[in-house]
Amino acid sequence: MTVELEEVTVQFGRTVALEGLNLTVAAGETVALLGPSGSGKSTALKAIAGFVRPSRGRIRLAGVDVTDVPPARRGIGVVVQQYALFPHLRVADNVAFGLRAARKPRAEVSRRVAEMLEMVGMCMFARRFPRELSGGQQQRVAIARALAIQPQVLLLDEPLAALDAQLRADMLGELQKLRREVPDVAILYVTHDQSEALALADRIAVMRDARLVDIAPSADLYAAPPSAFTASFLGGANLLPVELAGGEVRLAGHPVLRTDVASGNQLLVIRPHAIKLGENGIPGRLVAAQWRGASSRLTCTIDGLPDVPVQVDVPASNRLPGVGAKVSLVLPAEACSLVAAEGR
Ligand SMILES: Nc1ncnc2c1ncn2[C@@H]1O[C@H](COP(=O)(O)OP(=O)(O)OP(=O)(O)O)[C@@H](O)[C@H]1O
Repeated sequence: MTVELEEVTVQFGRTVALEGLNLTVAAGETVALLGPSGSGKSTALKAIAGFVRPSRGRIRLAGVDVTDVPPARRGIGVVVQQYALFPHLRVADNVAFGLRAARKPRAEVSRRVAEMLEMVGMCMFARRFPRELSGGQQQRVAIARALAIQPQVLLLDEPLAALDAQLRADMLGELQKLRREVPDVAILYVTHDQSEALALADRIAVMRDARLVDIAPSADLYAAPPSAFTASFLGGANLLPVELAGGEVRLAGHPVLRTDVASGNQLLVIRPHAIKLGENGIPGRLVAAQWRGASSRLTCTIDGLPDVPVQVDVPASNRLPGVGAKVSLVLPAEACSLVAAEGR
Protein backbone atom coordinates (compact mmCIF):
# COMPACT_ATOMS: atom_id res chain seq x y z
CA MET A 1 0.00 0.00 0.00
CA THR A 2 1.43 3.37 -0.99
CA VAL A 3 1.71 6.13 1.61
CA GLU A 4 1.48 9.67 0.30
CA LEU A 5 1.97 12.91 2.16
CA GLU A 6 1.07 16.06 0.32
CA GLU A 7 2.19 19.40 1.73
CA VAL A 8 1.73 18.15 5.30
CA THR A 9 2.28 20.82 7.95
CA VAL A 10 1.94 20.15 11.69
CA GLN A 11 1.94 22.87 14.32
CA PHE A 12 2.05 22.59 18.11
CA GLY A 13 0.93 26.00 19.30
CA ARG A 14 3.42 28.34 17.70
CA THR A 15 6.00 25.63 16.95
CA VAL A 16 5.97 24.44 13.37
CA ALA A 17 7.12 20.82 13.84
CA LEU A 18 6.69 19.85 10.20
CA GLU A 19 6.47 22.16 7.22
CA GLY A 20 4.95 21.25 3.86
CA LEU A 21 6.23 17.67 3.72
CA ASN A 22 5.79 15.90 0.39
CA LEU A 23 6.73 12.23 0.60
CA THR A 24 5.68 8.97 -1.02
CA VAL A 25 6.56 5.50 0.24
CA ALA A 26 5.66 2.81 -2.28
CA ALA A 27 4.38 -0.66 -1.37
CA GLY A 28 7.42 -2.82 -0.67
CA GLU A 29 9.68 0.17 -0.19
CA THR A 30 11.58 1.18 2.94
CA VAL A 31 12.21 4.89 3.38
CA ALA A 32 14.31 6.16 6.27
CA LEU A 33 13.58 9.59 7.69
CA LEU A 34 16.96 10.76 8.89
CA GLY A 35 17.77 13.98 10.68
CA PRO A 36 18.97 15.59 13.86
CA SER A 37 16.92 15.80 17.04
CA GLY A 38 13.89 18.05 16.69
CA SER A 39 13.89 18.05 12.88
CA GLY A 40 10.30 16.75 12.67
CA LYS A 41 10.85 13.05 11.94
CA SER A 42 8.61 11.68 14.69
CA THR A 43 5.98 14.27 13.91
CA ALA A 44 5.82 13.05 10.30
CA LEU A 45 5.39 9.48 11.51
CA LYS A 46 2.71 10.48 14.03
CA ALA A 47 0.83 12.32 11.31
CA ILE A 48 0.76 9.16 9.16
CA ALA A 49 -0.30 7.04 12.13
CA GLY A 50 -3.03 9.58 12.92
CA PHE A 51 -1.70 10.51 16.37
CA VAL A 52 -1.39 14.18 15.41
CA ARG A 53 -3.56 16.11 13.00
CA PRO A 54 -1.95 18.18 10.25
CA SER A 55 -2.91 21.84 10.20
CA ARG A 56 -2.52 21.69 6.43
CA GLY A 57 -2.04 19.05 3.73
CA ARG A 58 -3.42 15.58 3.04
CA ILE A 59 -2.35 12.02 3.84
CA ARG A 60 -3.38 9.17 1.56
CA LEU A 61 -3.04 5.40 1.95
CA ALA A 62 -3.41 3.45 -1.29
CA GLY A 63 -4.87 6.59 -2.83
CA VAL A 64 -7.56 6.98 -0.15
CA ASP A 65 -7.52 10.20 1.88
CA VAL A 66 -7.17 9.22 5.56
CA THR A 67 -6.33 12.67 6.95
CA ASP A 68 -9.53 12.60 9.03
CA VAL A 69 -9.61 8.85 9.77
CA PRO A 70 -8.82 7.85 13.40
CA PRO A 71 -5.57 5.90 14.01
CA ALA A 72 -7.18 2.54 14.76
CA ARG A 73 -9.04 2.57 11.43
CA ARG A 74 -5.92 3.22 9.34
CA GLY A 75 -4.63 -0.36 9.69
CA ILE A 76 -1.06 0.76 10.28
CA GLY A 77 1.52 -1.09 12.40
CA VAL A 78 3.54 1.20 14.66
CA VAL A 79 6.67 0.44 16.71
CA VAL A 80 8.14 3.18 18.89
CA GLN A 81 11.39 3.54 20.78
CA GLN A 82 10.06 2.56 24.19
CA TYR A 83 8.37 -0.68 23.09
CA ALA A 84 5.09 0.35 24.79
CA LEU A 85 3.99 -3.22 25.46
CA PHE A 86 1.04 -3.67 27.81
CA PRO A 87 2.81 -4.54 31.09
CA HIS A 88 -0.09 -6.57 32.53
CA LEU A 89 -0.42 -8.80 29.43
CA ARG A 90 1.73 -11.81 28.66
CA VAL A 91 3.77 -11.79 25.44
CA ALA A 92 1.20 -13.84 23.50
CA ASP A 93 -1.65 -11.59 24.66
CA ASN A 94 0.29 -8.48 23.70
CA VAL A 95 0.73 -9.88 20.19
CA ALA A 96 -2.93 -10.95 20.08
CA PHE A 97 -4.21 -7.56 21.18
CA GLY A 98 -4.92 -5.99 17.80
CA LEU A 99 -6.39 -9.21 16.39
CA ARG A 100 -8.82 -9.53 19.31
CA ALA A 101 -9.74 -5.87 19.00
CA ALA A 102 -10.59 -6.62 15.36
CA ARG A 103 -12.73 -9.56 16.61
CA LYS A 104 -10.85 -12.21 14.67
CA PRO A 105 -11.90 -15.83 15.33
CA ARG A 106 -10.05 -17.49 18.21
CA ALA A 107 -8.31 -20.11 16.03
CA GLU A 108 -7.02 -17.46 13.66
CA VAL A 109 -5.72 -15.39 16.58
CA SER A 110 -3.71 -18.28 18.02
CA ARG A 111 -2.35 -19.27 14.62
CA ARG A 112 -1.29 -15.75 13.79
CA VAL A 113 0.27 -15.13 17.24
CA ALA A 114 2.29 -18.35 16.89
CA GLU A 115 3.45 -17.32 13.41
CA MET A 116 4.50 -13.87 14.52
CA LEU A 117 6.37 -15.12 17.61
CA GLU A 118 8.10 -17.67 15.41
CA MET A 119 9.13 -14.96 12.97
CA VAL A 120 10.80 -12.84 15.65
CA GLY A 121 12.23 -15.88 17.46
CA MET A 122 10.15 -15.43 20.62
CA CYS A 123 7.99 -18.60 20.76
CA MET A 124 9.74 -19.72 23.93
CA PHE A 125 8.68 -16.55 25.70
CA ALA A 126 4.96 -16.53 24.90
CA ARG A 127 3.89 -16.92 28.55
CA ARG A 128 6.23 -14.29 29.97
CA PHE A 129 5.35 -10.77 30.99
CA PRO A 130 7.21 -7.84 29.36
CA ARG A 131 9.10 -7.10 32.61
CA GLU A 132 10.64 -10.59 32.39
CA LEU A 133 12.25 -9.80 29.00
CA SER A 134 15.39 -7.93 27.95
CA GLY A 135 15.09 -4.70 25.96
CA GLY A 136 15.84 -6.48 22.68
CA GLN A 137 13.28 -9.19 23.40
CA GLN A 138 10.64 -6.59 24.25
CA GLN A 139 11.39 -4.82 20.99
CA ARG A 140 10.91 -8.07 19.06
CA VAL A 141 7.54 -8.56 20.73
CA ALA A 142 6.61 -4.99 19.82
CA ILE A 143 7.47 -5.74 16.19
CA ALA A 144 5.49 -9.01 16.30
CA ARG A 145 2.51 -7.12 17.74
CA ALA A 146 2.72 -4.45 15.04
CA LEU A 147 2.87 -7.05 12.28
CA ALA A 148 0.18 -9.34 13.71
CA ILE A 149 -2.61 -7.28 12.20
CA GLN A 150 -0.98 -7.71 8.78
CA PRO A 151 -0.58 -4.00 8.23
CA GLN A 152 0.25 -2.80 4.76
CA VAL A 153 2.16 0.08 6.32
CA LEU A 154 4.72 -0.29 9.10
CA LEU A 155 6.03 2.78 10.93
CA LEU A 156 9.14 2.36 13.05
CA ASP A 157 10.23 5.25 15.27
CA GLU A 158 13.81 4.81 16.50
CA PRO A 159 13.05 1.16 17.33
CA LEU A 160 16.65 0.41 18.28
CA ALA A 161 17.51 3.59 20.18
CA ALA A 162 17.04 2.10 23.64
CA LEU A 163 19.26 -0.92 22.96
CA ASP A 164 22.99 -1.31 23.60
CA ALA A 165 25.42 -1.45 20.68
CA GLN A 166 25.58 -5.25 20.34
CA LEU A 167 21.82 -5.73 20.54
CA ARG A 168 21.31 -2.90 18.10
CA ALA A 169 23.53 -4.62 15.56
CA ASP A 170 21.66 -7.92 16.08
CA MET A 171 18.26 -6.28 15.77
CA LEU A 172 19.37 -4.44 12.64
CA GLY A 173 20.06 -7.86 11.11
CA GLU A 174 16.60 -9.01 12.25
CA LEU A 175 14.96 -6.00 10.65
CA GLN A 176 16.75 -6.67 7.36
CA LYS A 177 15.37 -10.22 7.48
CA LEU A 178 11.93 -8.94 8.38
CA ARG A 179 11.86 -6.73 5.29
CA ARG A 180 12.28 -9.79 3.13
CA GLU A 181 9.46 -11.56 4.96
CA VAL A 182 6.93 -8.78 4.38
CA PRO A 183 7.87 -7.80 0.83
CA ASP A 184 4.76 -5.74 0.04
CA VAL A 185 4.64 -3.59 3.15
CA ALA A 186 5.55 0.10 2.92
CA ILE A 187 7.99 0.83 5.75
CA LEU A 188 8.88 4.24 7.14
CA TYR A 189 11.85 4.12 9.49
CA VAL A 190 12.63 7.13 11.66
CA THR A 191 16.20 7.40 12.89
CA HIS A 192 18.98 9.85 13.63
CA ASP A 193 21.52 7.07 13.05
CA GLN A 194 22.91 7.11 9.53
CA SER A 195 24.23 3.55 9.69
CA GLU A 196 20.70 2.23 10.39
CA ALA A 197 19.34 4.28 7.52
CA LEU A 198 22.02 3.05 5.12
CA ALA A 199 21.58 -0.58 6.20
CA LEU A 200 17.81 -0.68 5.86
CA ALA A 201 16.45 1.93 3.51
CA ASP A 202 15.89 1.89 -0.24
CA ARG A 203 15.64 5.66 -0.07
CA ILE A 204 16.69 8.13 2.60
CA ALA A 205 14.83 11.36 3.29
CA VAL A 206 16.97 13.87 5.18
CA MET A 207 15.11 16.28 7.47
CA ARG A 208 16.26 19.54 8.98
CA ASP A 209 14.30 22.21 10.87
CA ALA A 210 10.87 20.71 10.10
CA ARG A 211 11.61 20.41 6.38
CA LEU A 212 12.68 17.73 3.96
CA VAL A 213 16.13 18.68 2.70
CA ASP A 214 16.95 15.84 0.29
CA ILE A 215 15.50 12.51 -0.73
CA ALA A 216 17.16 9.93 -2.96
CA PRO A 217 18.14 6.26 -3.16
CA SER A 218 20.50 5.63 -0.24
CA ALA A 219 23.56 4.84 -2.35
CA ASP A 220 23.09 7.97 -4.50
CA LEU A 221 22.63 10.19 -1.49
CA TYR A 222 25.83 8.85 0.02
CA ALA A 223 27.87 8.94 -3.19
CA ALA A 224 26.74 12.35 -4.42
CA PRO A 225 25.02 14.30 -1.64
CA PRO A 226 22.96 17.11 -3.16
CA SER A 227 23.49 19.55 -0.29
CA ALA A 228 26.19 20.50 2.18
CA PHE A 229 23.93 19.52 5.08
CA THR A 230 23.32 16.00 3.76
CA ALA A 231 27.00 15.60 2.90
CA SER A 232 28.04 16.24 6.47
CA PHE A 233 25.06 14.58 8.20
CA LEU A 234 25.25 11.39 6.15
CA GLY A 235 28.78 10.07 6.44
CA GLY A 236 30.50 13.12 7.90
CA ALA A 237 32.04 14.34 4.64
CA ASN A 238 34.73 17.02 4.43
CA LEU A 239 33.37 20.23 2.93
CA LEU A 240 36.28 22.19 1.55
CA PRO A 241 36.29 25.68 0.02
CA VAL A 242 37.44 25.66 -3.61
CA GLU A 243 37.97 28.03 -6.51
CA LEU A 244 36.43 27.38 -9.92
CA ALA A 245 38.41 28.46 -12.95
CA GLY A 246 38.13 27.41 -16.58
CA GLY A 247 36.24 24.18 -15.84
CA GLU A 248 38.70 23.26 -13.14
CA VAL A 249 38.12 22.95 -9.41
CA ARG A 250 41.13 24.05 -7.37
CA LEU A 251 41.85 23.48 -3.73
CA ALA A 252 44.42 25.95 -2.36
CA GLY A 253 45.52 26.41 -5.97
CA HIS A 254 45.84 22.68 -6.74
CA PRO A 255 43.56 21.22 -9.43
CA VAL A 256 41.44 18.36 -8.04
CA LEU A 257 38.48 17.92 -10.38
CA ARG A 258 37.04 19.02 -13.71
CA THR A 259 33.53 20.43 -13.66
CA ASP A 260 30.74 21.89 -15.77
CA VAL A 261 29.69 24.16 -12.92
CA ALA A 262 30.61 27.59 -14.20
CA SER A 263 30.68 29.66 -11.04
CA GLY A 264 29.07 30.23 -7.66
CA ASN A 265 30.06 29.51 -4.13
CA GLN A 266 30.87 25.80 -4.16
CA LEU A 267 32.28 23.33 -1.64
CA LEU A 268 34.23 20.20 -2.49
CA VAL A 269 32.75 17.07 -0.87
CA ILE A 270 35.05 14.18 -0.04
CA ARG A 271 34.71 11.45 2.61
CA PRO A 272 37.50 11.01 5.17
CA HIS A 273 38.22 7.43 4.03
CA ALA A 274 38.59 8.50 0.39
CA ILE A 275 41.58 10.76 1.05
CA LYS A 276 44.95 9.00 0.93
CA LEU A 277 48.31 9.97 2.32
CA GLY A 278 50.48 9.44 -0.74
CA GLU A 279 53.00 10.85 -3.17
CA ASN A 280 52.55 14.06 -5.14
CA GLY A 281 49.41 15.09 -3.31
CA ILE A 282 48.41 18.45 -1.88
CA PRO A 283 50.91 19.51 0.76
CA GLY A 284 49.69 19.97 4.31
CA ARG A 285 50.35 19.05 7.91
CA LEU A 286 49.05 16.55 10.41
CA VAL A 287 47.58 18.39 13.36
CA ALA A 288 45.96 15.56 15.34
CA ALA A 289 45.50 11.80 15.25
CA GLN A 290 42.86 9.72 17.00
CA TRP A 291 42.99 5.94 17.11
CA ARG A 292 39.53 4.40 16.54
CA GLY A 293 40.23 0.68 16.59
CA ALA A 294 40.27 -0.51 12.98
CA SER A 295 41.13 2.95 11.65
CA SER A 296 42.71 6.20 12.76
CA ARG A 297 41.07 9.59 12.21
CA LEU A 298 43.66 12.17 11.24
CA THR A 299 43.03 15.88 11.25
CA CYS A 300 45.19 17.68 8.71
CA THR A 301 45.45 21.15 7.29
CA ILE A 302 46.33 22.08 3.74
CA ASP A 303 49.11 24.62 3.16
CA GLY A 304 47.40 27.90 2.34
CA LEU A 305 44.19 26.88 4.18
CA PRO A 306 45.30 26.77 7.81
CA ASP A 307 41.79 27.24 9.21
CA VAL A 308 40.14 24.39 7.31
CA PRO A 309 40.52 21.04 9.07
CA VAL A 310 40.56 18.06 6.71
CA GLN A 311 39.53 14.73 8.23
CA VAL A 312 41.30 11.65 6.86
CA ASP A 313 40.63 8.04 7.88
CA VAL A 314 43.48 5.60 7.41
CA PRO A 315 43.70 1.92 8.38
CA ALA A 316 45.11 1.67 11.92
CA SER A 317 47.81 -0.64 10.58
CA ASN A 318 49.35 2.24 8.57
CA ARG A 319 52.44 3.87 10.01
CA LEU A 320 51.44 7.38 10.94
CA PRO A 321 53.53 10.50 10.60
CA GLY A 322 54.06 12.40 13.85
CA VAL A 323 51.72 15.22 14.81
CA GLY A 324 53.09 18.40 13.20
CA ALA A 325 54.75 16.49 10.34
CA LYS A 326 54.30 17.37 6.67
CA VAL A 327 51.81 15.21 4.77
CA SER A 328 50.76 14.91 1.14
CA LEU A 329 47.01 14.49 0.67
CA VAL A 330 45.76 12.65 -2.41
CA LEU A 331 42.14 13.40 -3.32
CA PRO A 332 41.04 11.01 -6.10
CA ALA A 333 38.81 12.93 -8.53
CA GLU A 334 36.27 10.08 -8.62
CA ALA A 335 35.69 10.47 -4.86
CA CYS A 336 35.09 14.23 -5.13
CA SER A 337 31.86 16.07 -5.82
CA LEU A 338 30.61 19.64 -5.48
CA VAL A 339 27.74 21.14 -3.52
CA ALA A 340 26.55 24.71 -3.24
CA ALA A 341 27.81 26.40 -0.09
CA GLU A 342 24.95 27.32 2.24
CA GLY A 343 24.21 30.80 3.32
CA ARG A 344 24.37 29.80 6.99
N1 LIG B 1 3.45 17.51 21.50
C1 LIG B 1 4.27 18.54 21.22
N2 LIG B 1 4.04 19.77 21.70
C2 LIG B 1 4.85 20.80 21.39
N3 LIG B 1 5.93 20.71 20.59
C3 LIG B 1 6.23 19.51 20.09
C4 LIG B 1 5.42 18.35 20.38
N4 LIG B 1 5.96 17.29 19.71
C5 LIG B 1 7.05 17.75 19.06
N5 LIG B 1 7.22 19.08 19.29
C6 LIG B 1 8.27 19.95 18.71
O1 LIG B 1 8.27 19.75 17.31
C7 LIG B 1 9.60 19.69 16.79
C8 LIG B 1 9.81 18.40 16.03
O2 LIG B 1 9.76 17.30 16.95
P1 LIG B 1 9.93 15.79 16.51
O3 LIG B 1 9.66 14.95 17.72
O4 LIG B 1 9.14 15.53 15.30
O5 LIG B 1 11.47 15.74 16.14
P2 LIG B 1 12.39 14.48 15.83
O6 LIG B 1 13.12 14.83 14.59
O7 LIG B 1 11.59 13.24 15.83
O8 LIG B 1 13.37 14.53 17.06
P3 LIG B 1 14.03 13.32 17.95
O9 LIG B 1 15.04 12.67 17.06
O10 LIG B 1 14.66 14.07 19.08
O11 LIG B 1 12.90 12.43 18.36
C9 LIG B 1 10.50 19.90 17.98
O12 LIG B 1 10.87 21.24 18.03
C10 LIG B 1 9.64 19.51 19.16
O13 LIG B 1 10.06 20.20 20.33
